[in-house]
Formats: sequence, structure tokens, C-alpha cells
Amino acid sequence: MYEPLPHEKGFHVSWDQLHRDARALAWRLDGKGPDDGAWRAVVAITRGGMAPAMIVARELDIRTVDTISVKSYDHQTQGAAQILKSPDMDIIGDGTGILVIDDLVDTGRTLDVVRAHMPKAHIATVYAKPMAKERVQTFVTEVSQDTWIFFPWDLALQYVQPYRGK
Ligand SMILES: O=P(O)(O)OC[C@H]1O[C@H](OP(=O)(O)OP(=O)(O)O)[C@H](O)[C@@H]1O
Ligand SMILES: Nc1nc2[nH]cnc2c(=O)[nH]1
Ligand SMILES: [Mg+2]
Repeated sequence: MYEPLPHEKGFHVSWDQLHRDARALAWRLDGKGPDDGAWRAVVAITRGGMAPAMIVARELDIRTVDTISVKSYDHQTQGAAQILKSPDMDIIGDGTGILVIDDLVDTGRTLDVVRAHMPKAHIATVYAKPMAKERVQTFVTEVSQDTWIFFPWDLALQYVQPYRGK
């Protein structure tokens, strides 16, 4: 079930692009909460979901923001997904009206753990790969399964050789 392909391609996301895409995610979610359309709280899946969650919370004027920490990767190698830190379940309840935000879904392993913890939550990611995009209710951009997404917090500006090099 969790058999990711090798990553042949790279998709490099700048801060500007991430900001634009996270805003687009917020606009898609606006007014889509249960009952009156409002969301009760945002839960960021740390660490990658924190920057997108902050942008979504800002756009939608949601002041209650919590985190769930799920670790499943060591660099590009996946191990067993585990919850290292849970959000305040007195606020979360069964997840109704809660917006869970992550940067991306790849195999879906992380979201399976989150979903089991908050069965009624709305899960949204900025990017989604096809293997597990059904695990997400809302996303902005689909990226192929054999692509590794590089986020701006993992990148640095550096010199590159001219195309017509020495
Ligand atoms: O769908 P999956 O195959 O589970 O992969 C997606 C998860 O992997 C990355 O997080 P990671 O576990 O690397 O931790 P990080 O957010 O702290 O970088 C990414 O931020 C997602 O949360
Ligand atoms: N940065 C990053 N983390 C991931 N975790 C699972 N897939 C990915 C990916 O494509 N990029
Ligand atoms: Mg993550």
C-alpha cells in the first residue's frame, strides 16, 4: 500500500509561490465549514504544515491554532508514522469544524494517523500526489508521484554554472 516510486523529478517551491498557493488554499476553504460555514480552529501538521497553516489562519481570520506532530520521514526515507504531540482534544473533539493543514500528501501515511485521531476533521494540503489525493478534502496543485517537492525552508540560493559552461 505504501510503496512510493523513486523521485526522478524535483519541484522547487519559492517562498513567493508557497505564499500564493497557501492563499489559494485559504480562499477555497472560505465559508466551507460545517453549519454557518465557519471553521472552529486550524491544526497544523508539524513541521511542514506550519507555514501554510499560518497563512490560511490569517486569511480566514482564525485565531485558534494548534499543532499535531507526526513524524514519518528521515530525509527522503519513510519509516513508521507516529504521533509525537497531540493537539488539545478538548478543543478538537471528533474534529468537526476543524481545519487540518499540511504542506503536502504523498503516500497518505501521515494523514492516516491524523484521520484516526480526528475522524470528522477537514484535511487540506497545498500540494497532493496522486497515490493519496483522495485522503485530502481540499488541495491546490497536483504533483506527479515521482516528483520530490522541495520547500523554501529546505533550500538556499546558490551559484549555478552557465548553460554554455567551460
Ligand atoms: O503522505 P506522506 O507520505 O505521509 O508524506 C507527507 C508528509 O511528509 C512530510 O513531512 P515529514 O514527515 O517529512 O516531516 P516534516 O513536516 O517535519 O518535514 C510532509 O510535510 C508531509 O507531512
Ligand atoms: N519535502 C518533501 N517532503 C515529503 N514527504 C513526502 N513527500 C515529500 C516531498 O515530495 N517533499
Ligand atoms: Mg510534514
